Amino acid sequence: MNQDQLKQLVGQKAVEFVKDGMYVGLGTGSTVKFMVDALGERVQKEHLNIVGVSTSERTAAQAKSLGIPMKSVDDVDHLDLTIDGADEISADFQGVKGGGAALLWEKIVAINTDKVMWIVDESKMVDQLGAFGLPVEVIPYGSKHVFDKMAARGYNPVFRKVDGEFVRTDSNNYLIDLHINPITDPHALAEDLIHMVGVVEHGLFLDMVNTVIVGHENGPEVIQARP
Ligand SMILES: O=C(CO)[C@H](O)[C@H](O)COP(=O)(O)O
Repeated sequence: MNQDQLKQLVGQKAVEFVKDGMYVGLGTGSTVKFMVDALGERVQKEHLNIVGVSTSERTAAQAKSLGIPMKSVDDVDHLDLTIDGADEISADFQGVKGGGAALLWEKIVAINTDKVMWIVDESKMVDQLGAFGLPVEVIPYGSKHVFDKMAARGYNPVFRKVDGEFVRTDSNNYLIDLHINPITDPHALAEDLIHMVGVVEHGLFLDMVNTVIVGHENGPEVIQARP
């Protein structure tokens, strides 16, 4: 099985956990895209009655095109389940997210959700976080100074650009990817980053995930990370 097939496998497995009446957070990324396809199929074929809350404009457009009823996070009291991808998951189930530039909305949706599920192919499971650059969303104004402060701390920052242009998030911010490998104390790093003026949010998703579905050659593995 190639990586895309593993992503599809976990996407299809994840939607088995979606029940009638749920408010469901829909993550962002190539793995989630497969999941949203599978969810759309359940909505159409089984008339599954759910409301989706998206973590990006991209996912919202896909979900709407498949007939999944959608609401904004501000129009719901809470969410029952959020299904999202991840860039890295450590052995103690801490995560790095934001490779797809959606970390801010993803974290807002996740913290307002009863149960958070991450779906990944097995390449994302690591002993320690850090090989994947840690995305940090920053306000454009003053971002050069934030960048310099990160560099001075030895975080090896790189502005995310495509064709020489700054990547903009759905909130119109910039992203700085940090190259710290390994991240030995994610909680201390998270604490430092969130107190830097100009940082909106970082891609460390700590003590947050309840269930992880990992795609292996021989099938999906459902891991209970936290109750
Ligand atoms: O955090 C994310 C987007 O901001 C994605 O969930 C993460 O990048 C994984 O993406 P993919 O499923 O394409 O590997």
